[in-house]
Amino acid sequence: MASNASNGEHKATKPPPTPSPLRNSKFFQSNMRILVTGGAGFIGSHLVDKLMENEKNEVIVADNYFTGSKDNLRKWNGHPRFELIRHDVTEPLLIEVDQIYHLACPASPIFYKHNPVKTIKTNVIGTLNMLGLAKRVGARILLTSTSEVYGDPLVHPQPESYWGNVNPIGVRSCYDEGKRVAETLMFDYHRQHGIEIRIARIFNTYGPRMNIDDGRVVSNFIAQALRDEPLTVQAPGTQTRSFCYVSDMVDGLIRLMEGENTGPINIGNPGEFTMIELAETVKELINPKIEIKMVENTPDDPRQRKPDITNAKKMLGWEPKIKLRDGLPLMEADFRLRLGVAKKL
Ligand SMILES: NC(=O)c1ccc[n+]([C@@H]2O[C@H](COP(=O)([O-])OP(=O)(O)OC[C@H]3O[C@@H](n4cnc5c(N)ncnc54)[C@H](O)[C@@H]3O)[C@@H](O)[C@H]2O)c1
Ligand SMILES: O=c1ccn([C@@H]2O[C@H](COP(=O)(O)OP(=O)(O)O[C@H]3OC[C@@H](O)[C@H](O)[C@H]3O)[C@@H](O)[C@H]2O)c(=O)[nH]1
Repeated sequence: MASNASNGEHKATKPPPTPSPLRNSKFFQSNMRILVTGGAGFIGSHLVDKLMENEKNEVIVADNYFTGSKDNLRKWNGHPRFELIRHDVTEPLLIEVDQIYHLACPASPIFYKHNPVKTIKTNVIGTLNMLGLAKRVGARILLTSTSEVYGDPLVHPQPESYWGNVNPIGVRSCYDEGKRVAETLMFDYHRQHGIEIRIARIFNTYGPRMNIDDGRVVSNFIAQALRDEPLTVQAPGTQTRSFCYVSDMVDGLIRLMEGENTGPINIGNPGEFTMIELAETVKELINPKIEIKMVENTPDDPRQRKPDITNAKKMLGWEPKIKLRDGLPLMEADFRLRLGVAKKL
């Protein structure tokens, strides 16, 4: 059947598997049961907060706590509509759910490169397991893919129709090639088994609850500025990224899950900054006395990255609201609390 990658509408060859009979029950209105894999992590825990606001939702988190923490979910501990399971997605999970937000995967380069074989297993076997679950129970599944599928992009900004420029044997491949295979699996299950899929290509996201020593650039710079340490710009510093505040990201993910388009759809903030500009902004806003230091970079670092969000605007009615200059102080406040560094008056 027809498939149109540019407008996010892909037709399955089979009808979707039937959901639980309770969904259509006339006498018992069940809650929507939602699984969030990786829900103890940065984006996942914000997503859980938003999903829990809806009293019709029951949220189950499955996480192995590699980069996430129970602390991120402590406010939901003991809540009757919330459940937290220590589970590694490389193992099958047998539960009954209606929707799956599949986020489980380390996202910061220092963590995903730490155990690359585990990272690729998480992306490939983990996604297979979650698709198997979706197939068994007739659930809709959303994968958080990444802008890294575009590799070191030769097209700028990146539309979803761009196939990317990825090194298949580099040190980042466990993550970027892993996510590319995960996208392939999603579409194969969709075409072959009729599974309802959604794919978000997430661009760099920042906000409260990022691990303080996460290693990603925004968390590094804010922690360094608060600790009076030099901001470490990795050479050449002219490489660009586009930073999306986490509440905007969560809004985009929920719209994608609830809408009619499979994606892949870019979700990110098109405001583009060089790493030198980012360091200068953090310095100006948080600690004007701080030094900016150039340090060595890591292999295959993408030189430019900026989402084309035409599809997200058109299909999801979504665009980001929070500018970098407004989001950084919100993250600073959270880091000050966690680091115990008060603001000087
Ligand atoms: N934050 C970003 O800028 C960004 C950009 C693109 C894509 N993404 C994607 O979004 C998702 C969430 O990213 P994040 O920034 O919140 O990262 P994160 O590292 O804070 O969260 C990932 C979560 O997944 C869990 N996890 C890892 N491996 C697992 C496994 N095998 N089984 C079960 N749980 C596992 C971790 O413990 C953690 O709680 C990831 O899939 C990531 O690839 C994030
Ligand atoms: O201290 C630092 C850390 C990083 N950087 C630079 O900042 C840029 C961004 O690096 P990050 O580690 O934050 O993130 P990257 O953009 O490389 O990867 C991210 O991309 C999208 C997601 O899938 C993941 O969250 C992550 O892989 C890179 O150019 C890096 O060289 C610094 O200049 N200084």
